Amino acid sequence: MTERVAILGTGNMGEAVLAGAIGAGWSPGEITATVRASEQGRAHAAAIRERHGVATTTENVAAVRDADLVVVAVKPKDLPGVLDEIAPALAAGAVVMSIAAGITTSAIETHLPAGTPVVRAMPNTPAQIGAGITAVAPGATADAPHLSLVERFLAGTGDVVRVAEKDLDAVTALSGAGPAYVFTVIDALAEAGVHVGLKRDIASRLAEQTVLGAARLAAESGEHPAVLRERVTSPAGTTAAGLRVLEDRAVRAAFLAAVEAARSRAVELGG
Ligand SMILES: NC(=O)C1=CN([C@@H]2O[C@H](COP(=O)(O)OP(=O)(O)OC[C@H]3O[C@@H](n4cnc5c(N)ncnc54)[C@H](OP(=O)(O)O)[C@@H]3O)[C@@H](O)[C@H]2O)C=CC1
Ligand SMILES: O=C(O)[C@@H]1CCC=N1
Repeated sequence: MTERVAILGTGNMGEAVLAGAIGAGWSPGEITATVRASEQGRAHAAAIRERHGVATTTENVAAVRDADLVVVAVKPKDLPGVLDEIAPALAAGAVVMSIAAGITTSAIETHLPAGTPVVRAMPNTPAQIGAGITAVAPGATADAPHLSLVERFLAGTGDVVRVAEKDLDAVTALSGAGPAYVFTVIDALAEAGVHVGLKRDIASRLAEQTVLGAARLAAESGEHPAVLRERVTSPAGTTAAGLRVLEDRAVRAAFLAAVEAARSRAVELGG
């Protein structure tokens, strides 16, 4: 059976999820992507069609009429309006998946016909190249087949984990926002390399591959990151000198505070 998907609001994250799904073999002919009805939105729609071969429209209502899965990927502030707009047009049995930070499934359900299965998901932008991680949590009336449809759609975007909905704000703060923390680290490392005399292109390549390689080693070796760190750190060596500075500048505490602040903001966005 062919399942049809509507992606409402094809911005940064909507397009990343779209690219991941198509990269994994989901047919462009099964997907409709919507954009804001504005001059800028129409130009963006042409770019989406060009890049991914999917149908695009500014009409959310038309896009959802025959959709089995409706992926709502607008900003949290725009979510209630879009849900109210599409509610009367949803096909019977359609699953609504929201990726909005903070907004609970129960809040979403109040805008939809009673019994509409809702799944909340928190992806991240590496979804675009199939290297993301998404956490999913079902709403009150979403059951196994609904979760399974969502997971099949997300499979091409990378790893998918199920969590309790109460944990989704913490997930948002860690892996949803996390790529931004890591891009900051890559940028800072590359710039530091330039400061100690490396050419910029070499410094960027060293920084990127170091983060990629360290992440793969942590994921694939089965070793705790602390053990892997010890293996880099020779007694009284260069790494120990560098780590000493990170400890003096409270970098670990800064990550803790950053994730706590992001989680608090997710809670605020949920109102
Ligand atoms: N960016 C990320 O890394 C992540 C984001 N998220 C969540 O994803 C959602 C989208 O975020 P992000 O992609 O960054 O935001 P973007 O602003 O890039 O994308 C949202 C898109 O939706 C469009 N839009 C707004 N209203 C409508 C409408 N009524 N009909 C059709 N399209 C509409 C916007 O157009 P316009 O610009 O004209 O308003 C924009 O193109 C948010 O809820 C966020 O919390 C979740 C995980 C990670
Ligand atoms: O910044 C945000 O609110 C969104 C959610 C997670 C990543 N970007």
